[in-house]
Amino acid sequence: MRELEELRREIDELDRKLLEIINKRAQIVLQIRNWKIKNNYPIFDPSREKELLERLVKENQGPLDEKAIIGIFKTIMSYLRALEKDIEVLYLGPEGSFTHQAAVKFFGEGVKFKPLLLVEDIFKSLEEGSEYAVVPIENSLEGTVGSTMDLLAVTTKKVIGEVYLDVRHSLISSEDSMNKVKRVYSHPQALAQCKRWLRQNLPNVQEIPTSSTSFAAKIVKEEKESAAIASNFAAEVFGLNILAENIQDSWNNKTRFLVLGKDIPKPTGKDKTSIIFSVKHQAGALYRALRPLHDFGLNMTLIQSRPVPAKPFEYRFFVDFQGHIWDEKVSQALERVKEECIDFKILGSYPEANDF
Ligand SMILES: C=C(O[C@@H]1C=C(C(=O)O)C=C[C@H]1O)C(=O)O
Repeated sequence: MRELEELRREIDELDRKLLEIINKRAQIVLQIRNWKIKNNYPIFDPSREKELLERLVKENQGPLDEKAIIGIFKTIMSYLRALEKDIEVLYLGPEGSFTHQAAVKFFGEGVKFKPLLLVEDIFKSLEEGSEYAVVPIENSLEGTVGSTMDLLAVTTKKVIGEVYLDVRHSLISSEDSMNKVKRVYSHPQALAQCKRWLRQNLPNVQEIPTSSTSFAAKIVKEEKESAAIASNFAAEVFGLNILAENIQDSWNNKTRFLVLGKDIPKPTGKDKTSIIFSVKHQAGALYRALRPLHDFGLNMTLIQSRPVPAKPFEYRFFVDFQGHIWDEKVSQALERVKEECIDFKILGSYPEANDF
């Protein structure tokens, strides 16, 4: 007992020091804010935050692991950043959605989150002055999110970051047993991602599509004999029972989200650039537009075509590649790409997520 008391006294002393150090850090953050305002520099600097986390992970001696270091320092930065400025982040809701989780993963918990129910509303709000948003862009099993791509084509905002999230689905319900479940609600992609499990475990249920997994959770909160396919995070948010976990057919189920904002973050040395363009309906036109990426040794990570609205069977292309538009190689390559395109737009350059 004496020993416990002594150890706790040591912890109390260390906490006092930690508190002092965190507040000292906060004072420096406030000085940086003043400098930024004077020099018209963006308050939120994702490149700097990524570099800082990478350095701390490298310097860490344990016993805390990488995940813990990132979680702790992200939370510190997130709350201290809030001293600089109230940051509001829009996300595809409702509360408890995978996009909500992705937004928390990117910005930390110290910002104000605001759910909107349609990707269209998010882009509209960004044009009307909202500063930041998180939207889904592609899923490793289901492919790209068309509505996000179409709106990226016309937005004036920039892609400032990306987030990957492992998608783990659960069957959640206000019932306490799977035997009572007659209807399963979820987003069509989530229903598709759990097809095999549903066939084996609930072959006779009615599957009802919803606009999001968390909206499904909200429905089953009020409805008997039903369940939702959503995350454990959603179960927690809505106070539901988890009837089965990890019911997704594949463990390689990841969703990629894009973070939108106003200012292109500076290069970190490991960045990605997203562009969108259309080419003439001519033999080899797409090949000629992409060739400069090859010529300058730029590694393409995504290519996707989307129909051009109001122009049936004409397409534009979304391309992501590694590199930053401020890199000499990238700017030269893009000059050449542009020459081959009818329309060309840089969507953004941003730190590549290596799971931060
Ligand atoms: C303090 C700064 O502002 C923000 C907060 C950071 C931090 O807490 O370390 C880092 C980057 C910015 O998003 C800064 O730019 O250095």
